Amino acid sequence: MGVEVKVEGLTKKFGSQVIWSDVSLTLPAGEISVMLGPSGTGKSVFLKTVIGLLKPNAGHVWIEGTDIANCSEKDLYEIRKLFGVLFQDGAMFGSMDLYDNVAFPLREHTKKSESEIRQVVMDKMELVGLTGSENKLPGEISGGMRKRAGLARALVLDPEILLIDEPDSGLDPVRTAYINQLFIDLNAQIDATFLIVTHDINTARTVPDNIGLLYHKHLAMFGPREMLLSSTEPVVAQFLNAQRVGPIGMSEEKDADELASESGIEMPPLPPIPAQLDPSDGRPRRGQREPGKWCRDNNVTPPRGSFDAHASFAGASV
Ligand SMILES: Nc1ncnc2c1ncn2[C@@H]1O[C@H](COP(=O)(O)OP(=O)(O)OP(=O)(O)O)[C@@H](O)[C@H]1O
Repeated sequence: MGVEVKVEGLTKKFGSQVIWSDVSLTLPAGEISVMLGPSGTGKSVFLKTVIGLLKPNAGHVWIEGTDIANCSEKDLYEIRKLFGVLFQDGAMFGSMDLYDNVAFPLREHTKKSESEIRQVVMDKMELVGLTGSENKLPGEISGGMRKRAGLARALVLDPEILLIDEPDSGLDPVRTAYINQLFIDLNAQIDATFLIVTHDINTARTVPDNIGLLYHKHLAMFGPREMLLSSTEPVVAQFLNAQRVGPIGMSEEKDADELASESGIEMPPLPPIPAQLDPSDGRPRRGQREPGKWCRDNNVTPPRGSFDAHASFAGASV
């Protein structure tokens, strides 16, 4: 389970507005990758391009030998069956209860009988901790429950690739911590390739195997979590440590005056790299690496105190 997604030279424009250009990266099969970036840098557009809902102006998205950026509608329809998507608000049908919402893709895309559907729906509801809430309407439950219901629906067709858009939006830090642990546990269990778009620095620091950062119409960096968390590249260090000092301003890039006013102010030292979340039942994940391995293999000295089980980061969402 879990397939590789290879993005090559991807460019997306709306009219003359370039959203990002020449984005190349590989989402390794079965690993969790997070895409970060300031508001409006095109993270959601990237997600929609990866699943073929938006056509890029140039470039390729290779999945199992098919370039979904340039293939026929028929091939795209087939490849889409590999995907599960969790949209920001859960994208539930308001008039259907959770059971019918979660059952919807099975009724639309499979020939399963109602008793087979029941088995899958109840299984996925249990997986996301919603057993007993099947008959509730989306309007009757909390935002966190709606997201979990959206996740159950994204899972019913056993996806090889799971795309998740801002799972933490509208959630308090405790609910965010629960959903993050759920992603790790799910990844260990289903071994799908995960791409999570988020603003939450704590999520980016503790959940993924790989991190990408979209900034100023390009992909600033993409690579293993430890590579980005130990990077002193100003944009990456500023964003991943939620600092005001650095090239990113209130509205994207700082102008020359703003940057000049910061000359002489040093960026604070990088905080320790926290331990990555482990699956709750100890089951190994494909993308899991020994803490510090990337740094050791690449002769990078991690920030002091890194990988200490108690190292924490007090950063907030940005
Ligand atoms: N269908 C569309 N037509 C025209 N412009 C669009 C369309 N979809 C998105 N955009 C523009 O693309 C840019 C990037 O939007 P996107 O929602 O991907 O940003 P984002 O990084 O996900 O932002 P946020 O973090 O605030 O959710 C925005 O300027 C947006 O207005």
